[in-house]
Amino acid sequence: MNKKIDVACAIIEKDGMVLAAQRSESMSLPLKWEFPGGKIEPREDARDCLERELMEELGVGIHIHAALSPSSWRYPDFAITLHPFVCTLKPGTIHLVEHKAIRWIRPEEMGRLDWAEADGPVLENYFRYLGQRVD
Ligand SMILES: Nc1nc2c([nH]c(=O)n2[C@@H]2O[C@H](COP(=O)(O)OP(=O)(O)OP(=O)(O)O)[C@@H](O)[C@H]2O)c(=O)[nH]1
Repeated sequence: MNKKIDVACAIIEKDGMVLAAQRSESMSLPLKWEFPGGKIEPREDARDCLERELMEELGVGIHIHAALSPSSWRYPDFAITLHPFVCTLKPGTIHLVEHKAIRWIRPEEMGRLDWAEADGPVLENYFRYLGQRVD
């Protein structure tokens, strides 16, 4: 049976923009855009995982404001459940450790990037959340 992974990912907001991160050539799903985050370790809480991954990948702390519904996707060689969280950054400077690039983009521009396939349902979920949110 193909492997199944659970991944926590951060939809980081700032001034009406959202942070998208591009995977590097050497990673799986090279050059695809994603929300930073990573695999949840056995017995690890998804929020703890996200804080750990963001510190490892971008060198920043986060505030987690909302959990969106998890969504699942089947790639040819593995199945994934993404656990998205809407976040903001704690003060600090982003350092790219693994990613090729990051971009701050407006939600309405997000569809233009070449996202990892599993992120399609996450984007839909996020747009639904934005539609319902009262700021
Ligand atoms: N962080 C993150 N990972 C995603 C997203 N969408 C998506 O399909 N993934 C996949 O989920 C996995 C995340 O695990 P990871 O970040 O710990 O993986 P990695 O590249 O170190 O994994 P690998 O070394 O096993 O390939 C990757 O295979 C990645 O391609 C997303 O929006 N954010």
